[in-house]
This record gives sequence, structure tokens and C-alpha cells, in this order.
Amino acid sequence: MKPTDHADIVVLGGGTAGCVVAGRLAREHDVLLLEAGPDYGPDQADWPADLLDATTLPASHDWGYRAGRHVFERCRAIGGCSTHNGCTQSSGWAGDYDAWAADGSPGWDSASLRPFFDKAAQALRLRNYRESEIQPFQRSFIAAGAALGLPVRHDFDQLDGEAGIGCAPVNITPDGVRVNTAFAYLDPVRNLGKLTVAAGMTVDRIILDNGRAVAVEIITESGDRRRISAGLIVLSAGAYGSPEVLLRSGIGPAAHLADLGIEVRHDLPGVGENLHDHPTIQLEFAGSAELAAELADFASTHLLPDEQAMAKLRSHRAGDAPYDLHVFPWIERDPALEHGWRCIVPIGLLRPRSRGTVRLRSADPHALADVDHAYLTDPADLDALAHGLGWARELDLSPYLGTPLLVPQGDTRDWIRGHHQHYWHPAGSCRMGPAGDPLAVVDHTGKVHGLDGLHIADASVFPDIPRGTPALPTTVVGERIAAFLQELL
Ligand SMILES: Cc1cc2nc3c(=O)[nH]c(=O)nc-3n(C[C@H](O)[C@H](O)[C@H](O)COP(=O)(O)OP(=O)(O)OC[C@H]3O[C@@H](n4cnc5c(N)ncnc54)[C@H](O)[C@@H]3O)c2cc1C
Repeated sequence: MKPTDHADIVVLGGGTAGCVVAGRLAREHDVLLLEAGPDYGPDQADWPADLLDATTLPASHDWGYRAGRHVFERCRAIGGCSTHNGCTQSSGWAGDYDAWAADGSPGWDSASLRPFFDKAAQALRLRNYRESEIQPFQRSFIAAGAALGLPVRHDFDQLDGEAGIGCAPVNITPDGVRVNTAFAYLDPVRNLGKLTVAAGMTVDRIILDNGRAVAVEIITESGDRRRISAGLIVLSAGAYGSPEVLLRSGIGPAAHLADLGIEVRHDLPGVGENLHDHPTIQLEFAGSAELAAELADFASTHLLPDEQAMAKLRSHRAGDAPYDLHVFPWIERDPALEHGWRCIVPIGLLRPRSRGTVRLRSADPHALADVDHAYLTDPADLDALAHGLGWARELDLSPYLGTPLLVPQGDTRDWIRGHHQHYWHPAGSCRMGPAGDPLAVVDHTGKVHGLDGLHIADASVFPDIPRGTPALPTTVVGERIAAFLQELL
């Protein structure tokens, strides 16, 4: 569908949160949703099979962000990362949100957010695995964690959840389809006449006039440049994409913009700062013959998801919080190994202190940003990961694990420094906070400080990433900011 030259509300980025905002607002208002990738529509028959299949992570539709040995997958399709993610839905801890509110973001305390978590859970059709659906490797992980003293609990979507081990709810239908936010939020309003989804549209920049965002410049798939004026713009291009669009628009740290030859339209030092993610370190083993046989047996009668169970652990760095680490094992097919399976046991730090940046390489809208996560630059992060690694090495998964493929060698801390990975959870690069906070980019309603007509709603606004997987919290960001906007409109 072709976009018009004016829209009352334009949402930039049809990803996890963008679909929520567009879907909620399009019940009453005219909304144009612009997405760089394809929109496969409401009929699952039109979707690529890999994006529907929730048992494993798809490799298609990736934007292509890289830095050194790190690959930062991001989905370039309607639904954004909700269209290719692992479907684990966890909320994080109440205290994380209460801290946001205490730091000057009213309406984000856990009590205020509970109804939005409930709405998100309902829209995403969250459900818990039945006992019989838990595959053998994941079952053995729960048993091994329990043997080390962790209580078995399936409370990952509870803001008052405790340390423990079990399965989080998932947004997966019983027949294995990933319920992305396009299915959950766009499909119910596609036929109401107020939503236009324009796919294949790369947002270059936002046009400002006298301190107000008034239009957006886009590039179509055929390379044409178009300008669309808007009454209200909501930027939802994700933790890498949203700072990219702001910086190309001349909204960001003046010195960085000047280096790139971009005219400074609004000096906002926090844009692209505060980038963080959950850093991880992982153990890897070849799967044993026994594991291969049991998986084949299980798969003959059940869906076989790669990942299902998780542990929440408490390190000595957790402070008042009940936990600060996840251990989230998965299996993957590896034809180079004798029995065809690789077993991965990653440990993720849920409240990292290290902070990095998103910086433009050039003003070219097709050039991906320079993403520097600065993982483990705060020594406390390394300490906490080392604690989790020690716990994971105690797990007895013995009947299922064969040859160790990746385990610590030499000094553990040096080994972590050389092998750490990430949990695919970039956040915080347009952080929320009060006007007096020099690095805050948006206020509690998502409005960009110092500008009218421009809001942001996605994982970039997290001041500190919640201690849970971020898909559900990001959906809640969409719900929360859509509700603030409904009050304004
Ligand atoms: C491989 C993987 C597995 C994951 N597994 C889980 C999991 O199991 N559980 C969990 O909770 N979290 C998981 N996550 C993380 C979670 O999915 C993300 O944190 C969350 O979806 C981010 O949502 P968002 O709205 O901020 O961004 P996105 O969903 O990335 O949305 C951004 C959208 O903007 C579009 N866009 C970007 N730039 C432009 C532009 N210039 N013009 C037009 N459109 C643009 C993108 O194409 C995309 O559609 C996973 C992530 C990945 C990558």
C-alpha cells in the first residue's frame, strides 16, 4: 500500500512496540504505520514458514548489525523482533519499574503497569507449557537446577517472582506458531478503516519546524524519496533504529552531528547514549547418543522447541532484588557433530552496569550505525557473570552431554572477557527520564524533551533494562505510551 502525503498519526517502525502503538491508536484515529521490511498481512498462509515456526530462531530478515565477533540480529519485517524471537515472555521484577517512577517517570511504577502487563499477556495469547510439552533436555535442566537447591517455579511473568527454575509463559499457539505483535495488535484493527500499513518504507529523517516535528522523509523500495506531513509522530524503530533516525534528523549530541556534517536541529546529548544489553557467557557441549535418541522419540509425538526452561539466580551483586541472572539452555542441530546436536548453557546478566553507544557512521539512511555495547567494561558485570558460570558448571546434565566444546580454560575472568556474548536485548539508547536529567531523551509519556509532536515507544526508552527478557516489557512500553497518547489526542 502506498502512503499518503499527510497522516494524522505516523508510527515509524512496525516492530514489537510500533505495532502495539499503531494497533491501539487505530481504533479511534487515522494511523499510518511505516515499516522498512515486508508486511505479510493477516493471513498466515502468506507468511514465510520460518517466521511462523516458534520452535527455533529464524535466520532470515536480519538487518545485519555487526561489531567484531558479535552479530546483533534484528528483524526487518512487520512485528520486528517479535516476529523472529524466542517467545519467552517474562516481566522482570517490580522493583525495577518502581525505580523508574522514583527517578522521575510517573506512571511507570509496578502498580500502575500491572494492568498493562495483563493487557499485553492477553493480546499475545500467553500460555504456560503443559508438563508433557517440556522436551527431555529442558526437563533435565529443571531437575539439575532443583538438585542444586533452586525451587521449581513457573513465575517468570510475575512482577513479584522469586529466584527459581522452570518455564516462562510463551506467545506460541499449541500448534507452534509465534504470535508476533502484528498478529496480536494489527490484525484486530486492519479492517476498521483507520490503519494504513506501508511496508518497504525506510525512514530517513524527521523534519522539524520551530521546535515541532511536522513531517517524515522516507525512501521507498524503488529508491524514491517522499515527504509525509504528520500531526503526531511516534518513533518505534528499536534500540538501534530509533537513535539512527533521530541522529539523521539532526536531533542528538551536537559534537557527533557536527562530525558527520549533519545540521544540528536539536542538541540532545542522550541520543545514542546509555546503550546496554544483557551480556552472556555460555558453555557448549556435544549432545550424547542418549540425548539424540530421546529427542527423536519426543519429536515423533510433540513439537520440539530448542529452548523452554530458565533459571533465575541471585549473585552477590543482586542487592535488594530477588535475582539478577538467567541461565537459559537451548539445543541446536549441528550436522558436524557425531550425534547431530549441540547443547548450549548460557548465563545472562540481567542488570548490567556497563553502558555503550549507538553512533552514525554517515548520514546515509542505508548505512547501519556503529553499535558499541561496551560489554563488561564495568568490572561488577564480570563478577556477576563469573558467579553464574560457577553455578552452571555444577549442573549435572550428564546423561545428555558429550564432549565439552566450549568451557573455561585458564583464568576464568580472562576466558569470560574473551568469549562473552549477548542475549539479543539492546535497550536504553533514548532513555526516559525527567527534563532535569541531562541524558534523558524522552519524558514519561515518551515525548522527546524540547520538541513537540514527537514521541518514542520501543526498547530504546528503558532507563535500565528490566531483569527479564524484554519482549513483554517492550509490549508494555507500547501499551503504556499508547495510553498516554490517547489522553492527549
Ligand atoms: C534472536 C532474538 C531472540 C530474542 N528472544 C527473545 C525472547 O525469547 N524473549 C524476549 O522477551 N525477548 C527476546 N528478544 C528480544 C525482544 O524481541 C526485543 O527486545 C524486542 O522485540 C524489541 O522491540 P522494539 O519494538 O524495541 O524493536 P523491534 O521489534 O526491533 O522493532 C523495530 C522496528 O523498526 C523497523 N525499523 C528500524 N529502522 C527503521 C527505519 N529506518 N525505517 C523503517 N523501519 C525501521 C524494524 O524493521 C522493526 O520492525 C529476542 C531478540 C532477538 C533478536
